[in-house]
Parts: sequence; structure tokens; C-alpha cells
Amino acid sequence: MSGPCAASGAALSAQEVAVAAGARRLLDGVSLDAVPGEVVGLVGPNGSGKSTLLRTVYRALRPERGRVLVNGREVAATPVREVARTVAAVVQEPAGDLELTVREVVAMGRAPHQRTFGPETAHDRRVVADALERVAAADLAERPFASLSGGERQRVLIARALAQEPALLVLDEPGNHLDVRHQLALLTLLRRLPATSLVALHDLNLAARFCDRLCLLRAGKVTASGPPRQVLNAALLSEVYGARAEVAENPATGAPQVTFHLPEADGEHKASVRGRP
Ligand SMILES: Nc1ncnc2c1ncn2[C@@H]1O[C@H](COP(=O)(O)OP(=O)(O)OP(=O)(O)O)[C@@H](O)[C@H]1O
Repeated sequence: MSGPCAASGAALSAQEVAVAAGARRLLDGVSLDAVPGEVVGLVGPNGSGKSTLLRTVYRALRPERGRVLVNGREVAATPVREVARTVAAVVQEPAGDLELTVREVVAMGRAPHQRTFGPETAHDRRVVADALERVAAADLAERPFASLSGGERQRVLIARALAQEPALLVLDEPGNHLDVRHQLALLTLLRRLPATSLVALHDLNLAARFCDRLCLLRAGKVTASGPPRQVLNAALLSEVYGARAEVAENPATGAPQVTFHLPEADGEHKASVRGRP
């Protein structure tokens, strides 16, 4: 295998997943499928359950009911190390001030494939170098991770996930801290990788442009799923987000383009809230 990511993507199937915290239901009967190589966007308002669902997929959380299958195997019943050979996650939890160089942080992504305390192979080194190249961070390789800016750190954490050579990439708001060019480069990269991607995104216009399908969550339930054109329905979005939505076609990309307006600010042009380009 050359370069990051397994040669083919994984099939993902979340079936009737339920998660609760005390008396509170965080996820309630959530089902979602991705075929190998697809980029599936998870969208929905704050607190709708996106991160919670992602956590069940990368095995940080065991569903109380239902199950998550990756290539037909139940994630919760698979040893962590085996899951890590197939699923890589880029999440919101702070990476901490690791006293490592960027290269060392990315090399941590190789761990699931290595024997404990086994030496780094030429293949490991190639994969790490390639992962850094793919996120335009090769020039940062020898820098202390702790000295990086927010966006540089985020790119390095994405490189660490790529170095895992995953068949399924799970990303929670990966565009956080990234400037426009790096956001576009990342989503373009996800589309080109053979890996399947499940990505939580707040920016509906980026989701519309780069995802094959979207799953819209609301209060822990799937409200709509399907191609972006189908899910990004003005009446539905207005109801789910509590802001008046207009959906048009982006003349440059042909993708649906959503513009939101706060009801209380209607008529005040300056206060209209535009979806980012
Ligand atoms: N351990 C917990 N105990 C209680 N409530 C929790 C716990 N973990 C998450 N929640 C709640 O579950 C809900 C869903 O959280 P989650 O982080 O999955 O939402 P999200 O859609 O990713 O939100 P955001 O867009 O704000 O990142 C939130 O209301 C959150 O406060």
C-alpha cells in the first residue's frame, strides 16, 4: 500500500443507535449508512448529537441500544487496536501541549499497525511524510507541536489520522481553525481519498458542495437524510435551525446554497446571516 489510507473505503452502518446520559436521550434510534468511498456529512444545530454519534463510530462511546458496523463488524465488540487499523478520528478534544515534534505526532498514527515498541519501517516513514505533504505541513515536520498555530495543529492532527491509513475517516468539524483555502483543500482531499468519510460540518454550503449525502440531526434523531439537494430544504432548515432559510443554486458550483436570516433581524440588511462561501 502506498501513501495514507487503505486502498478501499469501509462500509459503515449505524443501526438504531441510542445513547443516554442519565435521563437524557442524546441519540434516539439513529440509523445511517455509508457505502465505501462516500463522503457523508452530518449536519444539525448545536447539541443535536453529531459528536455523540461520531463517538459511537470511533468507539469512544458504546451505544446503549443499536449497533455500529464497519465492514460488517460491530465496532463496540471489536478490540480498540483493531478498530484503530480501520477507523481514524479527527475530533474536537484538545490534543494538549504534546512535547513532541510534528513528525512524532503524525508518526503516532502508525501505532495501530506497528508491533509494540517495534521499529519504524521505511513504509511507516513514507506514510508519515506523505500524510504531512497531503495537508501541506511538510515544512512543519521538525517544529515542536506545541509551537503551532490553531490551524497548523488541526492540519497536523488530520495528517496523524491519514497516517493511520484508515478505511473510514471520522471528522468532527475539521474546518475549525482552518482558513478558507485549507478548508477547501481538506474537503477536496476527502473526496479524492479511497477512504469513506463521515464528517460533522456546521457550514451547510461546504457540506452541500463536498458531501455525497447528508444526514440532518435534530435533538438526537435523524430528521432527513439523502443527497444535499434533498436534505437542504428551506422549510425544513428554517424549522430545524430556528432561522429563516433560503436555498438557491450556487451559480459557480451548481450546489445548493443556503442563506439564513434571523427572524428578529428581517428587514435589517446588515444583520442577515449568510452561509459562508
Ligand atoms: N456526558 C454527557 N452528559 C450529559 N449530556 C451530554 C453528555 N455528553 C453530551 N451531552 C449532551 O448531548 C447533546 C448532544 O451533544 P453533541 O456534542 O453530540 O452535539 P453536537 O451536535 O455535536 O453539538 P455541537 O454542534 O454544539 O458540537 C448536548 O445537549 C450535550 O450537552
